[in-house]
Amino acid sequence: MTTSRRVLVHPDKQALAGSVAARFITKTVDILDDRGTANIVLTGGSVGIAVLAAINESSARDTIDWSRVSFWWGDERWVPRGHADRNEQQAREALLDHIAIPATNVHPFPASDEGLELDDAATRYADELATHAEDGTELPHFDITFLGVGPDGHIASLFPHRSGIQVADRAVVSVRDSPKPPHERLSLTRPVLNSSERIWLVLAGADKASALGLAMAGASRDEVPVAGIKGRRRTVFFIDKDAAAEVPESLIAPSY
Ligand SMILES: O=C1O[C@H](COP(=O)(O)O)[C@@H](O)[C@H](O)[C@H]1O
Repeated sequence: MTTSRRVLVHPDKQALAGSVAARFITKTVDILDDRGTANIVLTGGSVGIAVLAAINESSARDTIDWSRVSFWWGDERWVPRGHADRNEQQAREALLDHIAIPATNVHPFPASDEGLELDDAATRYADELATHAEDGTELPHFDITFLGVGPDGHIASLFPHRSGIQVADRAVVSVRDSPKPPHERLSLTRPVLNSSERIWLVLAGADKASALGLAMAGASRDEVPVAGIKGRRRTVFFIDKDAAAEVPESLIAPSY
């Protein structure tokens, strides 16, 4: 088993979304052949949602047997169900509302209008993860985890110099001090994200170049949370040329 980190550079955000969508479809078909089911962790953010829209637009979309795929989220904004800021809502509009997936396969975080306190919502999502755990573990077997990366290097809702990025004793954290609005959020913790077989980071734009360059240069996860991310089998950074500006040439895979 390899735990390699790869950086794949694409001409622009649109090319990046199309390429990741095509790769997702073929990889998920392979995972379903091998394992029978697939657990996918979704991200919010501009590129993460563009990838879902590109999957939806692909003529190969329904080569995936969606009834055997389950979706989870890496993080969520603490706003009411159906709110335009919810990562769940954006993912539904981009892809989930258009495919033949049973409602029971979709596992959104609780929403702020469900009568729960933020901490209780974190506990409830951790319980849901545990309910779908593989034998002998406390988590589902995550096959692919998508992560966007903020300009400050945050992943999911784990932000620089905040306590969430250090949490390792729980599956889910409640966040009350997000520097990016909304300030209240829920997030999987770093060890849970890193339990995924594959982590696919998707990011584009010049505003991401500095954080990515720092992460590649060995910055700490406290400074740049994305530096602390590593899938069990593979970690791939799908980026565009602008985001690649500060990544050393030697780390870029010669595929484009
Ligand atoms: O707030 C969030 O932001 C990040 C990155 O978003 P982007 O628009 O800068 O790409 C995203 O990964 C995270 O899931 C989301 O909640």
